Amino acid sequence: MSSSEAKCFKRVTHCIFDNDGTIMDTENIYTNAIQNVLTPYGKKYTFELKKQQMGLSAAVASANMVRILNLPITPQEYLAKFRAELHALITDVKLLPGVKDLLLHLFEHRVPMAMATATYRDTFNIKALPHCQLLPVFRHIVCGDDPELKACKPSPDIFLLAAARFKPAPLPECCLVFEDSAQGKDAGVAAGMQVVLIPDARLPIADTKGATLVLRSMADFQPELFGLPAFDNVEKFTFG
Ligand SMILES: O=c1[nH]cc([C@@H]2O[C@H](COP(=O)(O)O)[C@@H](O)[C@H]2O)c(=O)[nH]1
Ligand SMILES: [Mg+2]
Repeated sequence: MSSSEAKCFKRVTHCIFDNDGTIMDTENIYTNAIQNVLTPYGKKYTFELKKQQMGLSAAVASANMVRILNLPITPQEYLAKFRAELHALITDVKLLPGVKDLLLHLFEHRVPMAMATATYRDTFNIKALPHCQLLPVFRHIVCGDDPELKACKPSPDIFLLAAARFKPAPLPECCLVFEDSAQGKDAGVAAGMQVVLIPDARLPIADTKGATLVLRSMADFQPELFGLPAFDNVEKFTFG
């Protein structure tokens, strides 16, 4: 993991968060749902394959899976099986460590925040149900099937769209992206934004290239590094 020392970060005013694997602890659930689809075909969902799929839209990921694993079904059939498995497993998803504290802290300090997730809106709504009280911290949530969205991650579109929907809209360089996937990190960098990457521990270091900062956990994020308000306990510690 790279450290924050000796790196020069630019001040930001807005934050844009990925959801799966960044805010919500859903990536293991995706692995289980996909493995459930693959088991009848005798296939294994390896991390090598998963790391290429994370952050892609369900339609693109489905087409990839059928092609790469040579499955005897159409991408549409795969997508339907995947959605059925997934929707049964995401009724009680948890937040990742440090997420709630950071979101409430930034919200309290009026930092404009948005979410940009590749997930389709109907799937997101199932995950969102147990978190209805927290989600209004986001000014808006852009999903992967948004009618204004042209291309999924690693294209920069979803982050540029999320930035454009703030009123007033900030420049991309004033936005800080939080991501867990290599595809999402590439999308944020292509959008001209700084990217805090909090990857799966199995992601090879080479795949983190381009990230502004790589962390093990959201709980390790220090907002003041990017000109955002520090946590109160850090202020007390620093200034007595
Ligand atoms: O193991 C996987 N994880 C995640 C995805 C895809 O990544 C999306 C989540 O992306 P993001 O974290 O950018 O919201 C999921 O909706 C799904 O389309 C996948 O295909 N396989
Ligand atoms: Mg993600």
